[in-house]
Amino acid sequence: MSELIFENGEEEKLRVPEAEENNGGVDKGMEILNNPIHGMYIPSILMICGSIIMYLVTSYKRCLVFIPMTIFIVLYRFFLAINKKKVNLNFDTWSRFELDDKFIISKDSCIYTFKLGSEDETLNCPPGSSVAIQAFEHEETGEILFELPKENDAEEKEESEEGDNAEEKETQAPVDISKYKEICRFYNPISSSTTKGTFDLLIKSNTNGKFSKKIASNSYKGLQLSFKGFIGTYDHNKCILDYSKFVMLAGGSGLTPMLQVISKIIEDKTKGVDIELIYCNKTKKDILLKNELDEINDSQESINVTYITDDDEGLLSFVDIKDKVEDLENTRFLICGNQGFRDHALDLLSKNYEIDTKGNKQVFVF
Ligand SMILES: Cc1cc2nc3c(=O)[nH]c(=O)nc-3n(C[C@H](O)[C@H](O)[C@H](O)COP(=O)(O)OP(=O)(O)OC[C@H]3O[C@@H](n4cnc5c(N)ncnc54)[C@H](O)[C@@H]3O)c2cc1C
Repeated sequence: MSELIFENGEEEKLRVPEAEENNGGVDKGMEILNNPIHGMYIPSILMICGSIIMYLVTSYKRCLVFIPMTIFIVLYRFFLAINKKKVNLNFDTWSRFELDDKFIISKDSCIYTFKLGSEDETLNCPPGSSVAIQAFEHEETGEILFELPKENDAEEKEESEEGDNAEEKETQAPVDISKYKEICRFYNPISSSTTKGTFDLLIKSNTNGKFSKKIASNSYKGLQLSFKGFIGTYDHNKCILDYSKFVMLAGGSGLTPMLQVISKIIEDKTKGVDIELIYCNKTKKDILLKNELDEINDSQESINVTYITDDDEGLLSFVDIKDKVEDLENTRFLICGNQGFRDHALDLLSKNYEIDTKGNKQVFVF
């Protein structure tokens, strides 16, 4: 059972405090140079003006050589910027991104904002796809680490501690990294795929959950996590061609892939697709991003949001679904939630409609 994880269950903006010691290895002085104004425009103008002034003062033509050099450097940085726009997230290597902010949205859920490599980059996660995050679990104690200490780090630490810190050294056992096994968890980014410089993950935490509990209780600005992606087989472009209506059945944090699809449809101003989102939760307080969903419901003619809560309406029933389906053949069902919710939703569809609930065709389970 989920318990209270964040003390303040109200929606609030939480500025995570700066980590005191660990800044995630990012040199803040260098970071400012990623901004084109500081890293390119200002230095270029200074170089060109300086060259001209030096030439005027000294009449020494060689001073002007800095002008073509500067133009070359500017063009080179433009080339790099164009090629860096999309983050090259792939499934072979881990990419490190640092936590920039977190925003508590309910008693157990938070939106975590991660910084991309530069302010120009975009994550470009396809709708319905997720990213994998790496962590390590100690096989005996169950301790979760987001990063294993490097063996060199341990040796260096030992050397630097010799002499003046002998007492502390005695109490610090070296970390045995062979006892940790890798674990991965998947999350669907909810920020627009074209958001520049950052991306958001909505993570629902559970007191029994290994990763989600650790991140809820142990996250600070500058925390670096390792990501791979993208994961998912949902083909949005095909889906909007083949079906004119999406009935989305989402439970709890299963809202996230639905938000991705809805955002894509709104962003692209997709015509000819109606969406019925049926969002199920235990209680009204558990409904995530209700204000945002209400706004979508009110502002988008083709998108309708219905809330179902166990304590008011009871579990999702076939009547709730049937009400939203006028033309079954042209309706695609998208389902996301925990195992119990998925099984319940699939059961309702397979028992009441003669449709294929296993072939990922008319019914898609994220
Ligand atoms: C493709 C994909 C996309 C996903 N996208 C998201 C997302 O965008 N946001 C998100 O929050 N999660 C998402 N999940 C779930 C997520 O990957 C983790 O499984 C979840 O955070 C629990 O991980 P954990 O290590 O904390 O729990 P585990 O240690 O793996 O679980 C321990 C126990 O706690 C229970 N538990 C853990 N978390 C919950 C919970 N939230 N509700 C009820 N019981 C729970 C489990 O059933 C289990 O019994 C996604 C999963 C998949 C496969």
